[in-house]
This record gives sequence, structure tokens and C-alpha cells, in this order.
Amino acid sequence: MYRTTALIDAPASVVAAALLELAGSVAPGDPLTVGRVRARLVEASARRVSAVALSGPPRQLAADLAVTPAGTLLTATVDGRIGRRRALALVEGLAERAARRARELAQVPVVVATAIIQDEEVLAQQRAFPPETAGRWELPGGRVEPGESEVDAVRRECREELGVDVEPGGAFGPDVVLAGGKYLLRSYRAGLVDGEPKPREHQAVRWLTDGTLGAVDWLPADRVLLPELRALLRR
Ligand SMILES: Nc1nc2c([nH]c(=O)n2[C@H]2C[C@H](O)[C@@H](COP(=O)(O)OP(=O)(O)OP(=O)(O)O)O2)c(=O)[nH]1
Repeated sequence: MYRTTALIDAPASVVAAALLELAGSVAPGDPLTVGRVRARLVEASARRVSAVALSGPPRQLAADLAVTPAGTLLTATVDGRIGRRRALALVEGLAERAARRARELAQVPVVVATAIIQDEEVLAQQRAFPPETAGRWELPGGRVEPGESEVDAVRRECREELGVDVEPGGAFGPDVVLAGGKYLLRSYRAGLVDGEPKPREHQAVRWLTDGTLGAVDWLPADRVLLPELRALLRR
């Protein structure tokens, strides 16, 4: 196994977003290419982003993320049959590019997404506009306004979009780069405190279980979050 480390002054969820963008903004299970090698993304969380080669000898490329007081410690590893020089170039290139992009992304405005969870179900809503995304599903949320905290944006958007009061919990999953780096999607857990969710700006809302989570046509960024959402529902 070959490894390298980098200490990055950005949150782990942002470093994960940078790694996912380098992988081609794909979701777990999707194909990608590393150099000229066809691979598949295995894990996309705020703790680990990893891929396995689909052809040739078994190889795995992973970036583990640890939160330290000085920033996020990224440990990039490549495992399996690969020459030393190529392996080191791969892990060092990955760490360096991820560090550079994460520092840029740490400055980008945030769109919050809210996983309202109740009775092992999560609430999804179907977009009504614009035409390019109408009909596709997302989590409630929206842009954080200047001077507003992210959890306040979660509360405000849930009130505006669904007419409900929620109590935000912690952030979960990787952040996801939107619109080529104009925004960063950051996801929060939340509990329903008051009200019955009704779509005010959307076509429909629907409670999804572990079993039906994959049954709706999610926006591409939200597909990245599905394994982490599934893990929340199983807790
Ligand atoms: N709210 C939300 N937006 C998402 C998700 N996934 C995803 O790609 N997006 C994109 C769609 C939009 O391009 C952008 C934010 O959209 P929005 O329409 O909810 O934001 P907003 O309320 O601040 O927008 P606006 O009404 O002020 O125009 O983020 C998601 O799960 N929730």
C-alpha cells in the first residue's frame, strides 16, 4: 500500500466535495476513470471517498478524512498491484489537487438541504421549476442568505417551502459542488417539530423509506447523498 497525507484548512465535508468533483461528480456505484483506468465510486462520505478499479488487477484508491484542530487530515492510499512510481504520483496528485480545490470551495456560498426524518422516513419534494429540473426530486432547502447561519436557513426554508417548523441536527455526508463551483450543497438532519408538510413551491412531497429512496428521480447532487441518507434511516 502506498500513502501520502495532507493537512487542509477546510472542513472535511468540503474536502470530500473537492474529491468528488475530481472524480467527475459521480454518485456511489457510478463509473469513473482514474487516469486511463475504468473504476467505480464505492464510498462518498465526509470520512472517506474511495473507488475500485473495474479492469486489470484489483486496485483501490481511497482518501480518508480525519478532523483535527488544525484542519482536515487527508490520507490518500492506493492498494493492490501497481508500480511504486505510479502509485506515489497517483496519491500525491490526488492529495495536492484535492487540497487546492477544497481551499477554493471553502469560500463558496452554501445551499442547505434538509433531511427531515420521522418514523424511519425522509421527506423529499418534487421541483416545479425551472423547466430543466421540474419533475425531479430534492431535499427541502435553498441558498443561505447573507448574515444568516446555515441552521437558520434550514428553519426558514422548511417554513417557506413546506409550512413546517423543524429542529436542525448536525450536518451529514459530503458537500456536493453545484453549478460548476458556484454553490456548495450542504446537508443537515432535522426533526419535525410542528405542522404537516404541504408543498407550497413544489409539485409534490413524499415520505420515502430505505426501500423507496431509490424509486424517485433525484437531482444529480442528491444521488450522491443517497447512501448517507440510507444510513440515517437505519439508525
Ligand atoms: N433546495 C435544494 N436545492 C438543491 C438540492 N439539490 C440541488 O442540486 N439543488 C440545487 C437546485 C438549485 O439550483 C439550487 C438551490 O435552489 P433553490 O431554488 O432551492 O434555492 P432558493 O430557494 O434559495 O432559490 P430562489 O427561490 O431564491 O431562486 O440548488 C436539494 O436537495 N435541495
